[in-house]
Amino acid sequence: MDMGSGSSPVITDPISISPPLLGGLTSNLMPFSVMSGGCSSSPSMSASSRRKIEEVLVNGLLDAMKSSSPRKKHNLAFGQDNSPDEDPAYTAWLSKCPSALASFKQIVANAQGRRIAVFLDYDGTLSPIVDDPDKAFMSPVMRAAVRNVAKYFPTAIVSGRSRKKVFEFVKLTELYYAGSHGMDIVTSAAAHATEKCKEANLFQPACEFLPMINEVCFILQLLH
Ligand SMILES: O=P(O)(O)OC[C@H]1O[C@H](O[C@H]2O[C@H](CO)[C@@H](O)[C@H](O)[C@H]2O)[C@H](O)[C@@H](O)[C@@H]1O
Repeated sequence: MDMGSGSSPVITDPISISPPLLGGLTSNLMPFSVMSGGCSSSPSMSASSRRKIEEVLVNGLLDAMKSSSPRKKHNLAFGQDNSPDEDPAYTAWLSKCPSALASFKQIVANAQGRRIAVFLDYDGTLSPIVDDPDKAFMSPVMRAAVRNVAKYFPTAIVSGRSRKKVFEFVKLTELYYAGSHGMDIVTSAAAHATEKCKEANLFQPACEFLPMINEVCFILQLLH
């Protein structure tokens, strides 16, 4: 989920973030050994407890990311041949997830007689990767290409960013937008409709988890 430049989770919700929620988080989410280190009560946790929590969070997240990500190669996005020194894990991954550009003819052949929907990523796909996330602008040429695609196929952008932020970059009302890694979805007709209509076309499959997400957000802010 995009915690973005703001301080709260991107799915807006009237639930406020307040210290009393902290108790719920520590009892439900933290491993016992961490809790017993002094995180159970309040923002005034000891420095060592804070360090321990940071360690658990950072190490756990890094390990999870490493184990689920193949090593990136420069040619991945461009469909070029792999160099002979590819490692086996990367080669195996590539055989399951070939470049769409390299397989375009096959995609067209497989699409015959089927209904097609197009799902696009934003960062690094429709926009270049840049140092400042607020400056990952989409080029007019790319916008025109996406607009053209959307004339023929239902087209969605799925992003880790907030839905609002992606729409600010893309500005195409005919698309579907799935922000916060799919936790906040709006259908194309709703993107520029009235507030009432917007609500009817919103799909927020994770909204029941908002209280917990708010608690996690609160804890992370304390750790900063
Ligand atoms: O799901 P995506 O649309 O691919 O979004 C993933 C993340 O994109 C953004 O970060 C990435 O792009 C930035 C701008 O080019 C770059 O500075 C950063 O290093 C990249 O990780 C965005 O800021 C994140 O919130 C998204 O989760």
